[in-house]
Amino acid sequence: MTASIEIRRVSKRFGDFTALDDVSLALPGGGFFTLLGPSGCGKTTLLRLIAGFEYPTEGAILLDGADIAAMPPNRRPVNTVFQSYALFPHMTVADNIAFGLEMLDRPRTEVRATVAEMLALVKMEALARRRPAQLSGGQQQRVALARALAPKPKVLLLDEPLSALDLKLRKEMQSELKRLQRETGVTFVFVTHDQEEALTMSDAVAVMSAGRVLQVGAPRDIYAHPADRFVAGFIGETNFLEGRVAGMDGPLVRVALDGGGTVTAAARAEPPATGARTTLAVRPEHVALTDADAPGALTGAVSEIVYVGPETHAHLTLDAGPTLLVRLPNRGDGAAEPRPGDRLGALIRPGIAQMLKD
Ligand SMILES: Nc1ncnc2c1ncn2[C@@H]1O[C@H](COP(=O)(O)OP(=O)(O)OP(=O)(O)O)[C@@H](O)[C@H]1O
Repeated sequence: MTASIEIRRVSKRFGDFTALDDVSLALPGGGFFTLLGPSGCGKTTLLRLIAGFEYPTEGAILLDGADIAAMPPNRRPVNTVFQSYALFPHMTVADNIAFGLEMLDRPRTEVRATVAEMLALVKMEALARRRPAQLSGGQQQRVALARALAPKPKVLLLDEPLSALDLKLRKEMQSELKRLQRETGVTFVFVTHDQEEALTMSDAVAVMSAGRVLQVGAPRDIYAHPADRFVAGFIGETNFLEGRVAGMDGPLVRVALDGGGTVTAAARAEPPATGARTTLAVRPEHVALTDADAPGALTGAVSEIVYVGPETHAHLTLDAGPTLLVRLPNRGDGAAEPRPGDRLGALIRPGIAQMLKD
């Protein structure tokens, strides 16, 4: 049971305030789709529109191609899991899972069979007679998921469901959620402001800011080819370099950096005009440190070294002005770490730097 969702030019205003501004999104059925963005960007509002708790000011929402504007929330094949699990404290785990089915007047034998199926799905059979207060946070989350999946919705909306859990449990529940999505085939729409969570869990991510969708794509695309400065800075860490287009090098663009040095970058859709100002984004793990006199290297002095376990972060202040963050993996091979004050070169492989939208 699955459904595709299309958000077609949806805006939502609360009085003068625009919470969603002309948002369009196509979510294919049966995937794990994530809305990612900082607090207040409109993620929850978009979920509430899909659920039917709010109505769009403009635009349409289609489920499997049909407009659902007139469909009340309880008739939509959509269910929601909230951050606060909202379990009924006086009911057992099994009764919590059965509740929604009983409200739908499903026959008792079907309710019993579905509760058993859901308990097995979330691996909570042994705890079926417990009450929520006798469960850990992760177990309560499993019950909330089982309860939401029990009526067999086509779409499950998840509003920051893991944010109350500690880091280790959160990691466990991330893979658990992935498994539940795969096994049920239900379309998951997951909301988070945690970029790492979005990258590790999703088939596709929509990055939002201030009521708009800035970029939609597979995690790899968004990380490797961020469209603009906001996306590049919000997802992972990024170095920004400013300069002017100096010319083309096949499909690549030679950019003369402000203050000196050249980087050959991947172009955006159209070849840019020579002399145009541009910003480049370079991931810290894509910069290699080398000797200061290596051909083509940007030269500078190490200003800071931070050891973080699996890697060391070197800050190289370029003679041209900006400071580059460089990630050096710690392979345990005894390689010497740079030290503050060392003069070194930074190599940025042609095509690895991304030109950003203005
Ligand atoms: N009923 C409402 N009336 C007025 N403003 C609202 C209403 N609901 C949401 N907003 C505003 O719309 C904006 C988007 O809110 P929304 O809850 O969708 O953000 P969010 O991205 O989910 O943020 P968070 O991660 O903090 O939950 C916020 O500025 C919020 O204050």
